[in-house]
Amino acid sequence: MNNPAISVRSLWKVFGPGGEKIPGNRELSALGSAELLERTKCVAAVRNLSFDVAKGEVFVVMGLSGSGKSTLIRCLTRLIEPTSGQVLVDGNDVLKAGVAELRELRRRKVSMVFQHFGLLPHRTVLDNVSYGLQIRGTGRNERHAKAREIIELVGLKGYEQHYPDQLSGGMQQRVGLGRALAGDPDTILFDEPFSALDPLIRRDMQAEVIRLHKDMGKTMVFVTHDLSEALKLGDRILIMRNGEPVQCGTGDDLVGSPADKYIEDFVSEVPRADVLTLKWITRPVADSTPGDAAVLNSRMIIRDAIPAVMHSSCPVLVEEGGRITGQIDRDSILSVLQPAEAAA
Ligand SMILES: Nc1ncnc2c1ncn2[C@@H]1O[C@H](COP(=O)(O)OP(=O)(O)OP(=O)(O)O)[C@@H](O)[C@H]1O
Repeated sequence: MNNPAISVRSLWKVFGPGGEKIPGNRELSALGSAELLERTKCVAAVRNLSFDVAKGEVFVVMGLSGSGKSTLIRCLTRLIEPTSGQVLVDGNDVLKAGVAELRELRRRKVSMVFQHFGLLPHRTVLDNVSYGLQIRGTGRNERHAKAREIIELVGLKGYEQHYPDQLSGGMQQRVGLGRALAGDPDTILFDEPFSALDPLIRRDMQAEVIRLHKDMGKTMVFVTHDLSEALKLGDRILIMRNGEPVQCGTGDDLVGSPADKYIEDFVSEVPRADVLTLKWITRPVADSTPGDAAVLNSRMIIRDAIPAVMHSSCPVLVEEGGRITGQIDRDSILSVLQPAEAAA
């Protein structure tokens, strides 16, 4: 990947006494979590992880509780000190950064939205959103003007003088989002930001993130344990288990071609027609298919192709980059619908 926003190489975080000896020790680093804990009293929360995040990408880190997601995202700005490996942000080596550089990184380049909002309880919405600008030394008028702009952007106009405890959970997280945006960082890290919110508010907030991403194009790294959230938001998704990467790819890749049984179980409940693209159900063109049959793009989501295919009296052709790659028909669509849907 050319000029990634974030580049992680062979990253380890081992909690516990003498943890720094584990990444370089062949025998110990190969042990499973339980045995490692028993023999060394250490927990390897992140094990030998490497990935790149492209500029402007929404990169989701997913896994069950305890798989190392929060530790990983905190290692990116050294809120947790990594044990070994490399983290580059915009080409700069975060693990080699001094105190001042690290402060600059957190204030200007990468900001974070936390699960429990992390707001200052005795400050108003306006002051919470402008806090980052204040510690950067921005003058009062300028920071309040900027904060008002951001407050409007995150849908909180009219609440500038409210205190956090006067707001609902969803509104508090909008303040958290506003605070992260106020400093105009290149990258925003989200650590399970919506898991404390009830489902409807959560859906609103997901839509909000998608909208902001579309408008502002920021790079985002988003931690969640919710697959539907991951599929909704992520350009790519990294699935972790016991600190290790299991599979990294688009939602389409994970659902269409799960790397192992673990991922297969994870994605088994996903409505496949809503995630998979036509490429997964494309078959060779039959001799009997007319050359002037309708044509759809191979990257179209299967559900979106249903009307065209169901209304066509013959199979529909599929193209990629202007070249016909195959065909689909009613049977291929029915094969990915849930049994209940297919029967309807
Ligand atoms: N400060 C710590 N000291 C010792 N072990 C820790 C520490 N922080 C995390 N761990 C352990 O590291 C592992 C990964 O934890 P982490 O919180 O990163 O997982 P997670 O995937 O974010 O889980 P959750 O979704 O529950 O937040 C767990 O086994 C956890 O117990």
